[in-house]
Amino acid sequence: MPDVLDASPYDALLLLSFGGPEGPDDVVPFLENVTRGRGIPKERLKEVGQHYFLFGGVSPINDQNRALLDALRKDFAEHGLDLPVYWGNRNWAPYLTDTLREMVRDGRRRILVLATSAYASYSGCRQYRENLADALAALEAEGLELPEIDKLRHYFNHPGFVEPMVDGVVRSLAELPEEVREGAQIAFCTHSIPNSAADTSGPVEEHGDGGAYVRQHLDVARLIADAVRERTGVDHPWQLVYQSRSGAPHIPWLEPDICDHLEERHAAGVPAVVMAPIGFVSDHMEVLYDLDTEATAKAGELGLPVRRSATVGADPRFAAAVRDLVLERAGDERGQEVTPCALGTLGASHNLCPVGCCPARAPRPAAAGADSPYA
Ligand SMILES: CC1=C(CCC(=O)O)c2cc3nc(cc4[nH]c(cc5[nH]c(cc1n2)c(C)c5CCC(=O)O)c(CCC(=O)O)c4C)C(CCC(=O)O)=C3C
Ligand SMILES: [Fe+2]
Repeated sequence: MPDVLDASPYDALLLLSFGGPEGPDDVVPFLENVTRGRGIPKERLKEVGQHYFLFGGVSPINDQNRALLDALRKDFAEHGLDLPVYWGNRNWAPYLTDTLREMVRDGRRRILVLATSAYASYSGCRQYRENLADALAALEAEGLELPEIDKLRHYFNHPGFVEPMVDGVVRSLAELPEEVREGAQIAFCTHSIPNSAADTSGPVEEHGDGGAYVRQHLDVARLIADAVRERTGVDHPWQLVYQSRSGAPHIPWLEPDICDHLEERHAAGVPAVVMAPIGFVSDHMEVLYDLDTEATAKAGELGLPVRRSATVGADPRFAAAVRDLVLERAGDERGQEVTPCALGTLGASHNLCPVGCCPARAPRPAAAGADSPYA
């Protein structure tokens, strides 16, 4: 028997994710959930609906979260961490409010949240905290006793998140035709967000303009590129590029877009590109459509060999990283000295989002942060 690990004061982990459609009839209601009150142009929505229909109306994201749940439960059991793991989504079943109600009925009082976004930003952090506040408000209205909720820190620079992606890039390079391999460049890809959202994505006094979102991605990109150089003995030039832009065209979002980038690299004589989706935790629709379908077709037109490297998904090293993050946070919560595990130059991210961190356009209550009305 392994030693028993102590997650106290926490009595449950909640995997909190985006959710996705599981059949053609789900696509439109799913997109309505995603875009409620967000001002995304109708044309863009129709287009994005087509991305899902191309895959039978099924996003892979729910199955990937089921696989991650299995991996977490297996890892916890094997290491003597007695902590039940639940799963709830922002935009599709199992909905967060239903999961949280089930957790309260199961007697869970101190809940730790793992969001499937590794980086700072409104979309990846505060929006999930708003979802938690909404769910708590719903349970309060039902007369249930509310649990205490904390959210795990951003884990972009945890080795269990970075190392599987290093393997992925090394593998993708090896899959390129030999004659273009050595000259290949790496395009680290992440979700574009409005420039204004990037600028305010982390504590402004700490990160300034450009924000935590871009700085965190640059740190991960550099870590992976360095590790790849060590593994392959080749220095592959790299860039951070963006994908999945939406919103009105006159509002500036982070650039360059991956498709424009491929065109520009090709024109500059680069013989091949590996697209490494470091902004995402699993190979969901943004990866399957925007990179594997759209960007890969663009590369085909150009005659530019490309490969897309794997996300962490349910890699056992990622599950182990989550265990480590849970124990780190639990120890900290018990007042113990803990040394947070983080690679790169930025250090471990804050445990508690400070007041006003990654703000929304219109302020709304957000749980699990210094400005939570439920603290
Ligand atoms: C930073 C970020 C992440 C990464 C962090 C995280 O993972 O949270 C992410 C993930 C995801 N985004 C996803 C899907 C969508 N995102 C949309 C819209 C938007 N995303 C934004 C940002 C992000 N998004 C933003 C600023 C918008 C504009 C509207 C708004 O301000 O909210 C739209 C609407 C249509 C469109 O415009 O594309 C859809 C359908 C899926 C599910 C994929 C699947 O089904 O497999 C996932 C994992
Ligand atoms: Fe998105």
